[in-house]
Amino acid sequence: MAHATHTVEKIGGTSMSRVHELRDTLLIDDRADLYGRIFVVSAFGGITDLLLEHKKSGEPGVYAAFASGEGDHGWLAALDRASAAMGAAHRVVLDHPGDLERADAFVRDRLVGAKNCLIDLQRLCSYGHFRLSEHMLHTRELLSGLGEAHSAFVTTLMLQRAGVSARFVDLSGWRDTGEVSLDERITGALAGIDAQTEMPIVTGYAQCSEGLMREYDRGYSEVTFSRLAALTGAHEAIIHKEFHLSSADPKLVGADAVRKLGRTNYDVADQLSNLGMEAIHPKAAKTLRQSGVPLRVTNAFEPHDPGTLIDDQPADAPAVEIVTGLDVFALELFEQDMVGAKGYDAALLEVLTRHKVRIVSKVSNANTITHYVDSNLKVLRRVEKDLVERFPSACVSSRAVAMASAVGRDLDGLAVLSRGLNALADAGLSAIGASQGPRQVDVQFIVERDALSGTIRALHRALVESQTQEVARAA
Ligand SMILES: Nc1ncnc2c1ncn2[C@@H]1O[C@H](COP(=O)(O)OP(=O)(O)O)[C@@H](O)[C@H]1O
Ligand SMILES: N[C@@H](CC(=O)OP(=O)(O)O)C(=O)O
Repeated sequence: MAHATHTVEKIGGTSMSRVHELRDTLLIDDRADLYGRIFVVSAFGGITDLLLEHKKSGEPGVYAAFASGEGDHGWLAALDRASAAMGAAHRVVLDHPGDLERADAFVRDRLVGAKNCLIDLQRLCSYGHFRLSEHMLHTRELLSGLGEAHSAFVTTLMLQRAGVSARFVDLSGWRDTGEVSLDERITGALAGIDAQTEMPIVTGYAQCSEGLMREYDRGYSEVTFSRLAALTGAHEAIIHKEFHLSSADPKLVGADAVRKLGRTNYDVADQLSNLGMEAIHPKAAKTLRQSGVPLRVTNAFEPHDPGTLIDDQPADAPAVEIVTGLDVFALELFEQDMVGAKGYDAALLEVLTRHKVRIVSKVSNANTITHYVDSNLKVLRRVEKDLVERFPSACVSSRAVAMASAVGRDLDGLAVLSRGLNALADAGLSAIGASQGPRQVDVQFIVERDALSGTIRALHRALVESQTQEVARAA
């Protein structure tokens, strides 16, 4: 595709479930510049959970049931549930009988194909030379791609029925034969497409020799989106979400209490990704930043609002921009003999890396190293076992806690740590721990899990809402 003045725009899963509400607003509207936009779409909300496992609860989907090897009934039933959910999702979006028939046929073809593939894989691995474990990543990728292929195909049908020259661009590699890199997959699929006269609807999942899910797991949509924006020389990359990028979760503190960020930078976006509130995946942010493509996060349902521009500029003035948080485990290694000894941290990192445990934050002192990790008890039991074997006289423990964080491009001079702790005390809450780095970008508060929501509300009230009121009074 020639480098033209076009945008690359991602629609996330939560918003995709309401894509029919976006047809006459975000997608078509009465805009003169109907074309000149490439859309990268995620699966309809909840579909990937059914194909893999639930992102929050971990409830098994097809992949998890298949990987558990608990017999065919589990994963076959999960596949039926996913098929039914896909049908339900596109019946909300489409109403023309011909489109519904094509969408049903698409789901049947893909899911029957996936079922046969998994049955063949089981048969292949019944021979000793083939190990199922060696094919699980490919299985995960194949299942994931079904969700994005479905939502992109359905969205294309919806737009074509409305008279738009929409084009289904399937990056999922379904029944593909070649080995291609991500860049080759993208450029090959877009070859011959003129975004100035057509509206490409591209699958957020892309099958490629790198294996996107090996490194990014379910963050693949952001990676495909950012790589496509960089490769095609987009003049802006836009992520459309259910809500504006707000000063806290609107569902938690109330839509009236939050405010749209309007402007922030990639440093803050990286902190948000680290805290599980994904404005954008750090790797995707890096791709856009390095290619000089500005990123905008907007509310899909307010298409005329410019949303929040994310670049790498510093703030005009110090301010707490967002309060968010997540459940973590405090993995603590206490060893009296640690004083003056080396190797504990390196060994800890080696074990955590080997068990693919994501580190959110860490603190240490003379004889204790505590990692705050985004993991689960099953994995942490294995980590603890390895650590005790490595350090027999150490005390190793995991504790379920939560981390709330106040984030901003510049927190200097705001006394966020002390004001935050006072806000918790005023709300009858207490922190198990708290820390702030010298870079003044975030302040982390460790609390009991059942106190996280109250903590975020208290911090948002004290550090954002009061700040907004002060600005209003000064105006
Ligand atoms: N700071 C925040 N700003 C906006 N939404 C947030 C924030 N923190 C959490 N959320 C939650 O994130 C949800 C959207 O998450 P996400 O899956 O990223 O949307 P999408 O699937 O549309 O990309 C919203 O429903 C909202 O409740
Ligand atoms: N659909 C996939 C990938 C994805 O990125 O979704 P979202 O854009 O809603 O985060 C998932 O649910 O994980």
